Amino acid sequence: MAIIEVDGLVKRYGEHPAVDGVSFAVEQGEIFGILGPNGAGKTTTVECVEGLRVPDGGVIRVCGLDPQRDESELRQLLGAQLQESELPEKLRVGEALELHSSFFRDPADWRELAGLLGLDDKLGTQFRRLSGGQKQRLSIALALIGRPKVAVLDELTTGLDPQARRDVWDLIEDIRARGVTILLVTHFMEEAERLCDRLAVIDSGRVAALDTPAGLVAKVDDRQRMRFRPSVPLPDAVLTALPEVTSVERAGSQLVVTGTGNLLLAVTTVLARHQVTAADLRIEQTTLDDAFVALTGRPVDV
Ligand SMILES: Nc1ncnc2c1ncn2[C@@H]1O[C@H](COP(=O)(O)OP(=O)(O)OP(=O)(O)O)[C@@H](O)[C@H]1O
Repeated sequence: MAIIEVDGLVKRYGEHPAVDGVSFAVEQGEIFGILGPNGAGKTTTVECVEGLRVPDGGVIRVCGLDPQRDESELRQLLGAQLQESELPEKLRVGEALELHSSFFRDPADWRELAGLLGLDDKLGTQFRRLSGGQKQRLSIALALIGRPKVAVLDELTTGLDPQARRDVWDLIEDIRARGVTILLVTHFMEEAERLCDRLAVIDSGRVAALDTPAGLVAKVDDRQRMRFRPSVPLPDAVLTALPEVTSVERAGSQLVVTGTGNLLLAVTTVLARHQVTAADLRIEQTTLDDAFVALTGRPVDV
């Protein structure tokens, strides 16, 4: 069952349509990603879902509620990350958690949540003294404090170092395992690939593609390339006879075999049959980055 439904969403700033007919549905328990270049309309879309912006057209339902009409009811079911600027510098971590838990009918135990997010030894620390990763974890804790059914996380790991970023990803997977549906806005391909069950690629206010990360890649190009040095010379025809192989090229002593389907199995089987071993074997596949460029015509901005 869809827990978030967005149908034909339009949002204009003046004459400019920032979101121009966006539709998608997020199933309960999914991590659904919104990926797109700067200014594509990602934040505007999720702010309409959160009820923070009034759409100019289209229909949104979150847990069956209209974010505008049923705003106070939705606030109990939807957790949103606060922006850094929304927290007073001198507020201590424990105070922030306690204060925010008072906004909800059935809040999580904020001390337990602080433990889950690795903030239990920071409860007395002022917000301004936290590292980037700790601030990010606090903003996730605040998004979860009301035991939401849906959490909206925007630019979750921007500005974090690679280790802190991976820690936050582990955390998001834990949160999903607890049954929370997650709508995630991201710039990072690795994050999208690692976390998201499905992704909507948004470009110029429209959905350019919507699929699983692997499905997006396959849509663009499912070719793979194998490079290796055969232990003994091998006639090209042995490989080109395979239905999986589309071309064989030579680069010095290396063979470069391009193909589709289960290319690796087909090629290694035929090599074994000819008692040929493959040294320095490398496999190259289309990545989500490649798919993004093909879909939007530009590389993702970092
Ligand atoms: N309050 C506003 N008033 C006028 N224009 C706005 C406003 N907010 C956003 N825009 C414009 O709407 C478009 C979409 O912005 P939005 O922030 O939704 O994009 P985004 O995909 O989230 O971008 P980014 O990744 O840079 O955050 C951009 O052209 C932006 O300049």
